[in-house]
Amino acid sequence: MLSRAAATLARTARIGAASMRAPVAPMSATAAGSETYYPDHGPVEDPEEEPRFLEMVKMNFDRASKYTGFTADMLEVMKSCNAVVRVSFPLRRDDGSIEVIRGYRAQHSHHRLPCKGGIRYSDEVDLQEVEALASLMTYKCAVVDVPYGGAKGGVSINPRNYSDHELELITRRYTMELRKYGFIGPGVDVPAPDVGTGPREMSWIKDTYTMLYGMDDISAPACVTGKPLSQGGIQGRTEATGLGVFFGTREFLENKAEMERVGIAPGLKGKTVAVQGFGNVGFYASKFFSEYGAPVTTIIEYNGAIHNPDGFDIEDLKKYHVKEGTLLGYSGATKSWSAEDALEALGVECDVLVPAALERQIHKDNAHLIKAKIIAEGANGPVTPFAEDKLTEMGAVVLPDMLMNAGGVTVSYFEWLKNLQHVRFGRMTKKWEERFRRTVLDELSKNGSKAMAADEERLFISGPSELDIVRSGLEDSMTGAVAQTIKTASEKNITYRMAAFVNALDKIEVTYREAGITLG
Ligand SMILES: NC(=O)C1=CN([C@@H]2O[C@H](COP(=O)(O)OP(=O)(O)OC[C@H]3O[C@@H](n4cnc5c(N)ncnc54)[C@H](O)[C@@H]3O)[C@@H](O)[C@H]2O)C=CC1
Ligand SMILES: O=C(O)CCC(=O)C(=O)O
Repeated sequence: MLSRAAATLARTARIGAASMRAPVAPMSATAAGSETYYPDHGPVEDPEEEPRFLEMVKMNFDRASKYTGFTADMLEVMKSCNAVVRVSFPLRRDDGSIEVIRGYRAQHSHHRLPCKGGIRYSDEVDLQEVEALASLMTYKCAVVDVPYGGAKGGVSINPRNYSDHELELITRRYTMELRKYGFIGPGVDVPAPDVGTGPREMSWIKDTYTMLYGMDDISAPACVTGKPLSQGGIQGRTEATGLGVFFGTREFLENKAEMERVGIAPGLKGKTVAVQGFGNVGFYASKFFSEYGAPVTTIIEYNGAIHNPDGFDIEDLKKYHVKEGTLLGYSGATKSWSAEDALEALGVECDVLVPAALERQIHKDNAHLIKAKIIAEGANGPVTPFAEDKLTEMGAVVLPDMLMNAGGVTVSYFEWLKNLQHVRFGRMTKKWEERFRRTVLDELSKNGSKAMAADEERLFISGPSELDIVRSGLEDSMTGAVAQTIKTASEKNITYRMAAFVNALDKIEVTYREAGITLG
């Protein structure tokens, strides 16, 4: 029996679903809460088939709910998507032709506001994909104690097929559409980069939004994160997701007891790493692994993969990749796979595999090829539930997306706070801290302590920069969340994905309950 609050929520969802069934004409939009109606796809009918992304997330949610004590009503509230918008608008292309562009945004949960999550430009984007990604954002934010509900948006284009001018037109118009339907604003919904977008697109979004609403709202630049520094961005956001993947994986690997429990030799140093996707997340994860002693021996892109048993010079390889548009032909590689065979490289010999490209890359047909004992999910949803079962059976462990790639949203949160407080972190205290430390050193030397070498003294005295503060906050968030996940996994004897889910649901339930929504 549904309680009154649950019945109201269910009724709202039904009304939403009905309004969404109306055909969507170009230049129109629909906003509603629905969880069974996906205009671009029907439900999965054959249970033997790999689920689509949204079903995949729901399947994991359902599995995890069994380890919570929550009522079916409460679980339903936490699972369902609160609102979605689908927009279409015309683009005049550089050659004068007109093309209709489709965009989406889903706000999975309003239990905390604003909603938060990236914007993806890819021709694979559809409503079920943004809903799946938005729901992962809700759980991810809870895992790292970032006080947001989850959202995600996307525009269904391959950005490689559009000029810079066309991409700017698309981004600005999409921003206006989002604003029209209440899907962007510093206190409502705050986008960020995802696949196919970066600081440049965030800058266009910020400019469009502040041009229209900046006069009335001094905090308008907080409408989006991942901006360039000159546009109100923060030091350390660009590399935050990759660095978070590194911090998270290191934390697992350095945990002796846990590595013994899962049968893996502890320690980061000397572990070999393979990375799929050499974009923002994959590049920075590779950079930090190799800088801290874990050579990256294989890199896989959609159009080819390369290998070197001694590891790559990541910065040098990046320069080559940007210039050539492919990894193939790089002089430092000892082996390569062509575009057609690139996925085979997922089965390469290595200790850690970091899928950092797209969802559903490791699935029921290739999971058996994986040799890595640790799969650290840089991407959202790269391992299907069937593949995870197979990997677990094979003795591998999956470090889940909602934990491992939470570094991006964590630093986005810091950027949003910086924008709201209108001052760079550390600006008010840096000199005070330096004076304090100078006094400590002077007192120590008066009392006969040995003097430090000049560079050690400079390091000791200098107050933290914005980057120092951001990195410290990121590391603390990641290590804290990993510790919580390990604790729940070992107490309940469940996988890390289930443990991260359970921790997220526990925190979200508290927010609902203490807001007065008690169900069942
Ligand atoms: N950018 C961020 O801060 C965050 C990104 N993520 C997730 O990480 C993943 C990657 O995102 P970004 O690095 O930002 O995107 P990106 O667009 O910078 O890079 C993606 C890379 O993957 C490559 N790629 C695409 N399909 C591939 C395939 N089938 N095989 C191999 N490589 C392929 C692309 O060529 C590109 O180099 C996505 O799942 C995204 O949702 C998650 C958290 C935050
Ligand atoms: O930085 C953010 O706000 C969101 C990043 C993102 O889209 C993700 O974590 O998947």
